[in-house]
Amino acid sequence: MADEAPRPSAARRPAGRGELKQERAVQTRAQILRAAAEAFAAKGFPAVTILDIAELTGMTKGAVYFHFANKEALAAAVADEFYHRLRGLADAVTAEELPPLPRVTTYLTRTATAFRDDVVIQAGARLQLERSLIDSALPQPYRDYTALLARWLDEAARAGELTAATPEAFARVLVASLFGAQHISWVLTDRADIADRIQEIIQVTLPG
Ligand SMILES: CCC[C@@H]1OCC(CO)=C1C(=O)O
Repeated sequence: MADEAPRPSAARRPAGRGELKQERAVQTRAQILRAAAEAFAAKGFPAVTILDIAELTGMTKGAVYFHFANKEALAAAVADEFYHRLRGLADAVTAEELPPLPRVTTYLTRTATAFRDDVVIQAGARLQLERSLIDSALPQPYRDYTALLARWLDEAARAGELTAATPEAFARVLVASLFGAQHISWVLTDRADIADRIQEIIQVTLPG
């Protein structure tokens, strides 16, 4: 058999047409998702049309429908990405191996700035407010965020750092405070002062 160049390993082999096509589909879906988040955050679910999203992305309506069956499927996908990003913030804070109370305050602070800076977070919060208008199974709101804070606050309680209330009650108060503060900040300052508001919540509820 004539000497043949060794077959490149998969790691070195240039991407095939199928892989390039798949990568392009992933990128297109992400582009549509971001445009949907921008539209939902700015106009609200009821007012947004698939044409809006096509125009925001420069795609045809058909291209959008290829990835998402309807507007409800888009809302569900944006909501899922919203919770994925909240979990990602929590994972990053956990990786810093902070003591429990600094872990809680760091997570609250980063969540607040994500509300200010991340349109997917802004869209997720608004979609949950509009959930009764969306014929799609959105995740149950507040549950996971509250349970995570309660787990971390329970560590603080077991270390004797939390005496004012039970971890569960404290977690509910913090989630209500953060959710309320980001909503008030959105209405009054388009979330410009959300970071200051969350610092005030932390200073009042978790002093020292
Ligand atoms: C402040 C943490 C709560 C979080 O922020 C907005 C929102 C939307 O419902 C949330 C959720 O569902 O967990």
